[in-house]
Amino acid sequence: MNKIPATVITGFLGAGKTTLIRHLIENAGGRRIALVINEFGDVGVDGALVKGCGDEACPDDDIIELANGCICCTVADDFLPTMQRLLDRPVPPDHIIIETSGLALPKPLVKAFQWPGIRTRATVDGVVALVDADALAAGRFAHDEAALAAARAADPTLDHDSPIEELFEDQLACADLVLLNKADLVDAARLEEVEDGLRQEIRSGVSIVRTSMGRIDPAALLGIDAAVEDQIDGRPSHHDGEEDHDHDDFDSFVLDLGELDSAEPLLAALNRAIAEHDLLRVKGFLAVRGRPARLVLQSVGPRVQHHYDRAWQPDEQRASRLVIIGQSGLDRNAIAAMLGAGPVPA
Ligand SMILES: Nc1nc2c(ncn2[C@@H]2O[C@H](COP(=O)(O)OP(=O)(O)OP(=O)(O)O)[C@@H](O)[C@H]2O)c(=O)[nH]1
Repeated sequence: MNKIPATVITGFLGAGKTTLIRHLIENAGGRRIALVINEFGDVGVDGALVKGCGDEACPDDDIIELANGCICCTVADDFLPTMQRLLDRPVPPDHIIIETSGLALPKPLVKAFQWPGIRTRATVDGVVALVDADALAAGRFAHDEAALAAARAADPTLDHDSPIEELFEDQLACADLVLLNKADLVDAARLEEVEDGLRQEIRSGVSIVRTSMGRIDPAALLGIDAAVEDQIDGRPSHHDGEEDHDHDDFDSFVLDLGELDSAEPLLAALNRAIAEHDLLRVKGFLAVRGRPARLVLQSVGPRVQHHYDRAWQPDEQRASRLVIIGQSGLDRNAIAAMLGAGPVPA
């Protein structure tokens, strides 16, 4: 029996995974693709944005959202049953694309394909890692040398990278293909330097392709045919040998903001909150009084983007909800107060 190929899309928060997947679906060329989307909070931003493309190559039934934060930690409870159901369908998909959350480790997910009920029916065609060229050029994944030196002076046994750096390295070390995305935001000389740095992190033979808005021919990405589950033990991870890992280094919560009189004050406050609290990622939808369309709001590091995407549907509640993600220790109530929301339950 032919195994159904699955492509794992990994990459740090906001690298452009959802944007890439939309592009893949819109250019699927008749291939029936099922999507498994894993993200933070129950706001369902990624799923809603992909569904928004309304492409017949990917009916809404084929988009499955796992909103538990990190697919790598709940493989047995969430991911395996989801895969079983997909594979058991009377007409299974031609290809499965799995978007992991930006904080997920790809290796435990690939290992799930070694499970008996899965390995005979599906295979990991390839792991694609997206890298945010803009963030990399700004040094957001490099460790802060001064802070690390100070910490080591206080504790000479300290020998680990920052949580962001470790995650970044794990995602790259697992990749069969690396997309250096957001190439449009970085000049050619800097892009060259960024690419040279990336080569130190990836396995030999892995290509780096520069992309903007995830625009790449699906043929270059689907059909790598790497059977990654058979060789995953050879791909190093900072978490090798650990029974379990956790994501205590990061924190996320959802803010409910109701309907807004105007978006501008919130946008201004958000810029301040990102800078003061070093927020990694904010995304969600806003309902603005008098506006029939919903406002999509996204920030990746300091870069905030927003646009009205489509009208609120009659069966949808007009409400503003944002997922906020940062490193652990976020002062949730201070952030909520800045953005005009009430206290956030712990
Ligand atoms: N300028 C530019 N913006 C991009 C590019 N790719 C994505 N973006 C923007 O970056 C933001 C994040 O993109 P997403 O596709 O949601 O990123 P993601 O990796 O799915 O994010 P998470 O699932 O939250 O980790 C959005 O505002 C996109 O419009 C690109 O190549 N160039």
